[in-house]
Amino acid sequence: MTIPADAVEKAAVLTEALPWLKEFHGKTIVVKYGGNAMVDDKLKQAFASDIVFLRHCGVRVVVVHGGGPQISDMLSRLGIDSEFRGGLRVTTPEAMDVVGMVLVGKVGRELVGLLNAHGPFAVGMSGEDAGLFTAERRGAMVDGESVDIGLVGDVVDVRPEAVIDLIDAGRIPVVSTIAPDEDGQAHNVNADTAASALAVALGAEKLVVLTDVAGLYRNWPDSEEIITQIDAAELAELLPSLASGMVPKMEACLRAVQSGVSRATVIDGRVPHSLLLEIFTDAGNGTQVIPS
Ligand SMILES: Nc1ncnc2c1ncn2[C@@H]1O[C@H](COP(=O)(O)OP(=O)(O)O)[C@@H](O)[C@H]1O
Ligand SMILES: CC(=O)N[C@@H](CCC(=O)OP(=O)(O)O)C(=O)O
Repeated sequence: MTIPADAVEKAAVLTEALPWLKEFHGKTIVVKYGGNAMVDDKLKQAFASDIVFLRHCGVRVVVVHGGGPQISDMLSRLGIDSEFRGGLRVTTPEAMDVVGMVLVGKVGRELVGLLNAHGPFAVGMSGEDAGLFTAERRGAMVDGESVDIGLVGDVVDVRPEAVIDLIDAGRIPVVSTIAPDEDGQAHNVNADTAASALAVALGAEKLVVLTDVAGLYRNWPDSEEIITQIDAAELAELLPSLASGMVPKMEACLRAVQSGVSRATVIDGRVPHSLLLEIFTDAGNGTQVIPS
């Protein structure tokens, strides 16, 4: 019998995964899929197959998705102005309607469809379903001052029971980040912020954030140096110097590791199967945030 030349290599890849399979089997991993990483259909399909792979490995996996570029695109098609302040979208009541339609009705549905091409796993839900999230209106920090940005919320309460029920039933919850305040008014919640709050409430082992850069750059945009690992204290110090989209992302990672999640990792979602590489290989990639 002839053994294909690359068989040994393939076996090595599989055995490298064994310690990670042992570590994560039965554990909860929250994966945040950023709108900027949803570049093309092939990449989205690779993401969906990675998530289903994790589910078949016995990982209790939850997807929280973004959709910032998709919302911006729809707002501009409808002729509605939109701007970001401190990394968060200024959200008028008119824009809020569009945010809900795009996140829940478009991006969320598409991901559910891609996952369910593999079997009846994914169930879409938003922060409004079964009391999942309660939001409180927040401002944005601009030059050290808090400014009003409309219907934008922070997650102040999480009721994860419905998500847990779904995972226990073998499903994959796919969460869109619209959240009502105490009066039922829907708020736009940054998806990194929501993913972090959910990871904490679920007692997740790990939060993985897929974005469109290779990780956290030390002197963005002037250097190529990626921070491979940073602890909470160092990150808290660095946070005020960060720009645009990285602010809510790094705030979210910091909050997660300060509240019981063992690791929060930002990885490059433009690389096919970066999620599998992150979870099941020794190399790791991107930027890992650990508790102090
Ligand atoms: N220090 C930094 N390192 C890496 N990216 C940064 C940094 N500061 C700002 N950014 C910007 O943050 C963006 C990622 O955030 P965002 O656009 O909100 O992505 P996503 O849709 O994945 O949430 C990057 O594309 C980059 O332009
Ligand atoms: C308040 C706020 O900024 N909300 C975001 C929600 C979507 C999001 O976070 O999407 P990404 O993960 O793709 O950036 C927005 O309106 O764009």
